[in-house]
Amino acid sequence: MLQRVEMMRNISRTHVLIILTLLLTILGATYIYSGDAISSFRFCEPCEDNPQLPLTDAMKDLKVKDCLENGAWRIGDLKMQTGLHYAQPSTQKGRTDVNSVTNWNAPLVWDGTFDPVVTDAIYKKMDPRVAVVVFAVGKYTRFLKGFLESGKKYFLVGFRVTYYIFTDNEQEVPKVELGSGQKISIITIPSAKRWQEVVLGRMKWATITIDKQIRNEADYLFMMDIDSVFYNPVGGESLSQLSAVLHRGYYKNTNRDAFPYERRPLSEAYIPAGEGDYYYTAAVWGGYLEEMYKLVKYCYMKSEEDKKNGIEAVWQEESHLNKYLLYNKPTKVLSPEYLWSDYDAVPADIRVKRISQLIKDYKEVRPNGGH
Ligand SMILES: CC(=O)N[C@H]1[C@@H](OP(=O)(O)OP(=O)(O)OC[C@H]2O[C@@H](n3ccc(=O)[nH]c3=O)[C@H](O)[C@@H]2O)O[C@H](CO)[C@H](O)[C@@H]1O
Ligand SMILES: [Mn+2]
Repeated sequence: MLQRVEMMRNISRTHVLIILTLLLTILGATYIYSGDAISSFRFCEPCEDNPQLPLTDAMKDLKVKDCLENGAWRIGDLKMQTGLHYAQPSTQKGRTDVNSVTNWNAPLVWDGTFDPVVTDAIYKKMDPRVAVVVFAVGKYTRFLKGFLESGKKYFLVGFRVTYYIFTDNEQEVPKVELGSGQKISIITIPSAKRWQEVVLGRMKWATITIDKQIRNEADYLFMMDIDSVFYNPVGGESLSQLSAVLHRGYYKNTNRDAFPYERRPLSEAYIPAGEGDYYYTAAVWGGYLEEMYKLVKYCYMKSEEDKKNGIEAVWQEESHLNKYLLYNKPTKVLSPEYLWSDYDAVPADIRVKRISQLIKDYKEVRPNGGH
């Protein structure tokens, strides 16, 4: 009897030990797993020139694969190589004629608020695959040549860039020799009778094509108007989780109640008086691929809902974009240097015209004319 009791005691002690070990293992695994998930601010950096992290080729492959499988390219540690020469940054001197930070503490990017030597070095190290989605439907194919040729010269030079050209006329896509790491991918879409259809259709086709193709090929996405040209460098300083550009028409002295937001409550894009930060353009916006996917799909879904209710937002996807960005703040706001217009003279605070809308004859170029 005593022996049995002793045995039972031994068994239960062994059991307790086993259960405890199991529990500890599970706890440990959960901790490591969640630690990994939380540290999603790591990114797929090429580590070959980082002396602290000697990686074999096999390890490098593993790391990149792991990152891609999580769809998790992120702007991570702001690492820079040793030996880079650039002007010493100051805590006292900088732009004083403009505000370079938003009231939610995000950078407001103007020439003179960053050193491109530093920003490019940092962001090139992260080596994102950048997708640029542009539409050239109907007569808008005429803008492709200037856009691509100037992009080659000024847009994210030294980065991996693929231009996704959505068009109804593949024959009209010019053969432009791009730089190393720069590619073109053509996606055929139907023609349209109304320009509004093309403009809003961008949200639908981008959503579908990200799902089908782009998600596997890119980490970062820009949406841009094709009637644009690059005049000066746009580099790593423009990249963030979600970057939006101030519309040149309303950036300086416009009261928020005078922003051309959608003001009819029936529309999903409705923003009431008394609310608003800035008015952003829909002609240049960018961010992490998945962030942009969320936003592009949001604009698509919201415009479909509007359609059901027999309404179209006053500035189409731009209205939905502005609503989203009011409640989901962008992590970088780019000054109108990133989308000026050849229609307008350049004021003193726009020291560099980086991207600009071309002058066009709206009536002539659009399928249903006019504004
Ligand atoms: C500077 C600015 O804020 N731009 C916005 C303004 O553009 P815009 O008045 O500059 O409109 P737009 O004529 O450039 O149309 C926008 C884009 O749609 C494409 N397209 C349009 C028509 C067509 O027949 N074929 C074609 O391919 C093309 O890529 C074009 O660049 O208003 C539009 C909606 O009303 C969009 O919100 C634009 O982003
Ligand atoms: Mn345009």
